[in-house]
Amino acid sequence: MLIVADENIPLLEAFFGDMGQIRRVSGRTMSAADVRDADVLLVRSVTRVDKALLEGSRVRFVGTATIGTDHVDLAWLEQNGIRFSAAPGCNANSVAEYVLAVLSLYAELQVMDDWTQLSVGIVGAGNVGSELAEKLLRLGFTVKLCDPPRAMQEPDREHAFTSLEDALTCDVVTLHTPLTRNTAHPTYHMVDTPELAGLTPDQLLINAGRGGVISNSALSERLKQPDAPLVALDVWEQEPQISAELLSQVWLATPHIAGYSFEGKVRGTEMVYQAVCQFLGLPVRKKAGQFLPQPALSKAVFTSAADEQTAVWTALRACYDPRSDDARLRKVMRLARSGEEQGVAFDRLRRDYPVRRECSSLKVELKGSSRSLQDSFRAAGFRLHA
Ligand SMILES: NC(=O)c1ccc[n+]([C@@H]2O[C@H](COP(=O)([O-])OP(=O)(O)OC[C@H]3O[C@@H](n4cnc5c(N)ncnc54)[C@H](O)[C@@H]3O)[C@@H](O)[C@H]2O)c1
Ligand SMILES: O=C(O)[C@H](O)[C@H](O)COP(=O)(O)O
Repeated sequence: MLIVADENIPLLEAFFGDMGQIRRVSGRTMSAADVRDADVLLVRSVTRVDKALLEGSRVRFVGTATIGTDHVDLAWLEQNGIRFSAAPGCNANSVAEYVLAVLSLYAELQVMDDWTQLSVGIVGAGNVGSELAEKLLRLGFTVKLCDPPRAMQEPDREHAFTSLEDALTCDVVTLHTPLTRNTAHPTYHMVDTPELAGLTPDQLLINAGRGGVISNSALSERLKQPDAPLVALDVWEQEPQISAELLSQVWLATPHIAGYSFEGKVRGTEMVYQAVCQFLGLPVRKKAGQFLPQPALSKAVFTSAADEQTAVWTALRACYDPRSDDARLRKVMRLARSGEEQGVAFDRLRRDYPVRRECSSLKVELKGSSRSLQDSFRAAGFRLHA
């Protein structure tokens, strides 16, 4: 059996090495010739999987080690009897941790004594949005959820959801929807000139869903105005060739890595492995946990002198500080000499991404601390030392 796989899928050999031959190819440039003789195709989000790639090939199973599926023509696969599987929720916790870290930086910038005073509008309350909402509510934030498809599917819980218009009035608005065009509630350019016009300089807009959910040209125009909101973008239109102008305008810029915790990536591979096993009728013998290395930082100790908010922020940023990704992205974009080189640099940052561990990898010891501090650490996802 031949498995053709994106070379950026971690632990390919460990999970699939005993199933057949593996051919690793660049996901961005994968072509019909690369996959023609494959039985199984494993991709990430940068490969367009459609008729042009697969027609006439031997591929019978396609797996994507990602949450998003907008790069896959699901209808064409179904019409052609090709089994498909994604990795729903695999990196949801990673994205939620990215948002928490961004919120901590934003609250620090606003010189807030209590970051939980921020209201947060979460647009898209699926795996990512729900994970984030749970953490925020446990930490004591005010949260509003906007998810019209869920509001329709769950009429008895309709009051649990708010409109986009209302979500956009929160101090922080964070987008976690898929990119869709032909649905009852399409998200393509869901945030466009009118939505951006209503935002104020006291608000923060985060996009960690897909770039096209915000009109990037409208955003760039809005950011030229003196009363513009602050913006944190992890996802961009036209990745990897993102707008250099928009990059220079946003407060925090990262190269689509919100979901790039090591745990999130390995869970993605594990979920696709499980689906391939089921497709081939093989037993599931391997687990992601087997392959997680020791974290570089395994324990943090806070004494009773620790201020609650500073302690949680310190631990959060010890695991992940988005400012490093922001600095790296701005540097490579500055050094590149053309749009093409910038695209290559954007992809290279993602390919060579450092190992980033989730908060659960850090054991926190709190000496003489209050119950409320313990609760905050648990809410953020840390393990507490007994
Ligand atoms: N930046 C990253 O690294 C990263 C990582 C993971 C996922 N993502 C993106 O985030 C998206 C969401 O991930 P998820 O795991 O929560 O997916 P999910 O499918 O579990 O949830 C998506 C939610 O969005 C809702 N939704 C759909 N249309 C909407 C609309 N018009 N308005 C508001 N809500 C709407 C759906 O009803 C659903 O509840 C993915 O599709 C992917 O594109 C990005
Ligand atoms: O959809 C997802 O799971 C995320 O956007 C994921 O982090 C994308 O990563 P990529 O496949 O582009 O490496």
